[in-house]
Amino acid sequence: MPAHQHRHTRGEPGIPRCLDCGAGSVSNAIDSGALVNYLSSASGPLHGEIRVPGDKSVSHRAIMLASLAEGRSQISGFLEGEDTLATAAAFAAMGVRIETPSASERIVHGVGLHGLRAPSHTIDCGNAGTGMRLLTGLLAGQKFSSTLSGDASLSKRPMRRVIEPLSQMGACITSETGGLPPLQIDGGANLIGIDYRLPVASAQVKSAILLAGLYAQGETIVHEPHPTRDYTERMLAALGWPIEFSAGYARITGGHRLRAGAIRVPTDFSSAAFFLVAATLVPGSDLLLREVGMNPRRTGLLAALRLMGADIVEENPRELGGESVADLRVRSAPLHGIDVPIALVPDMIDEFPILFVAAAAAKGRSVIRGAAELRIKESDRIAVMAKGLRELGITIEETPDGAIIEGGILRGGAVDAIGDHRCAMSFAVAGLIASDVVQVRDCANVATSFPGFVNLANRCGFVLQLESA
Ligand SMILES: O=C(O)C1=C[C@@H](OP(=O)(O)O)[C@@H](O)[C@H](O)C1
Ligand SMILES: C=C(OP(=O)(O)O)C(=O)O
Repeated sequence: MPAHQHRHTRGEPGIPRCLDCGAGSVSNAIDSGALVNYLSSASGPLHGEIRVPGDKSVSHRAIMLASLAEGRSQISGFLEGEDTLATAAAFAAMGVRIETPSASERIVHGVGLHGLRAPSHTIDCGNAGTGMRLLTGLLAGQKFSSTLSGDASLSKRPMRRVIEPLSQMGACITSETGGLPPLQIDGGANLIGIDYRLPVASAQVKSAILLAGLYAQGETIVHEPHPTRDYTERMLAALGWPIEFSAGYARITGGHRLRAGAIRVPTDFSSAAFFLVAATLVPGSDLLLREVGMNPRRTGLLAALRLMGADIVEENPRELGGESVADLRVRSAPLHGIDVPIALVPDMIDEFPILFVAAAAAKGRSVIRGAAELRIKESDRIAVMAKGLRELGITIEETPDGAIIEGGILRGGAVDAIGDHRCAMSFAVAGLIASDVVQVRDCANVATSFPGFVNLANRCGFVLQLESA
């Protein structure tokens, strides 16, 4: 099927989706089956100027904190992806009025810290680990009880990492065996602050604790083994909540108020990542990515690609709504393998699937270590990428916390993204430099983080088509 025709499907959470124009524009969507494949073929040089959609992490937090603020907040640059739409639907179900003046804007009529109402049904977080873990913290502080569920992938993801610290704060949360969703969160707990050392670097766990801390008596302190993205801390500060934070540390006290305000969401570095690698790998490419979010806790891939020999220039660096952004100019360049520095891992945790593709196309060996968290994302990303790239002729050894990848020539073939959005887009990039067409199976979940990916990719020269499964 040609990529310019719009393809509608229905995914796991039952939210209609459109792979081409974004999930918000699909109220009349037809359910044509959950499985969608990509066909990706060798392309000529990639050219042009593009702007990727809004940041997923910031969009989740913007809806949550604007809902708890007092008064009307205006969110611009909002990501209209399925993950963040599920979060918006959760707050609507708890009585928050959210208007949609345009696809990338939301007006949130905040109800104040204690103004949420009990939802009449289970809250469906869809595919979103961020949505579920942050909501667990926030709901632990409510007077009412609630239940959170997710799709098949989210139902396998570990929630003990949030249940444990929240229980120490006094929350009462019941899970399925093994700490898996659905989660039942009892209302009416009197939370007390804790001083918690995270066993793994996780912005989601840190944020869940801080959101519970808004409702807790006394002070809540989080220490991280490695600094992670600090959007929750920055947004709390911007909306007037007293907070002290630095790399790897955050401290708040409960019982203050959030002021409504304007929240500008930067574009998502994680979405830009696919284009950074694609333009690096396809000879003759020269692509400009406008206004990319450059929070240093997100740009580890840029450092890794530069170590591999990539030619990526930051133009016009500036501040926008309290976040650093820059235009990124990428010209193709030959890559060589590297040992990815472990210190970069948390700053590029979502970029490993596309880094696997860069390493597969590089000269020589790349080694990834210290990234065991990849095994518990939307899929086991080490296993999925290793299997797929082997299918395309690359030699990869999996290790418990990473992989050893021998760069080589990619051939065509069929690979399975098993519903993981980042693996799907990464394999689509692999197809651009493969000797024959690459069929990528099970790509519908790209709409969770990057609605419009296929159209944008085709606009700058990808040869990428949708195929119904
Ligand atoms: O806080 C966030 O918005 C996120 C944190 C990361 O997860 P972990 O906290 O599990 O590392 C990341 O993988 C996810 O895509 C978004
Ligand atoms: C891991 C991811 O997100 P989440 O944990 O929110 O599902 C991701 O987007 O790569």
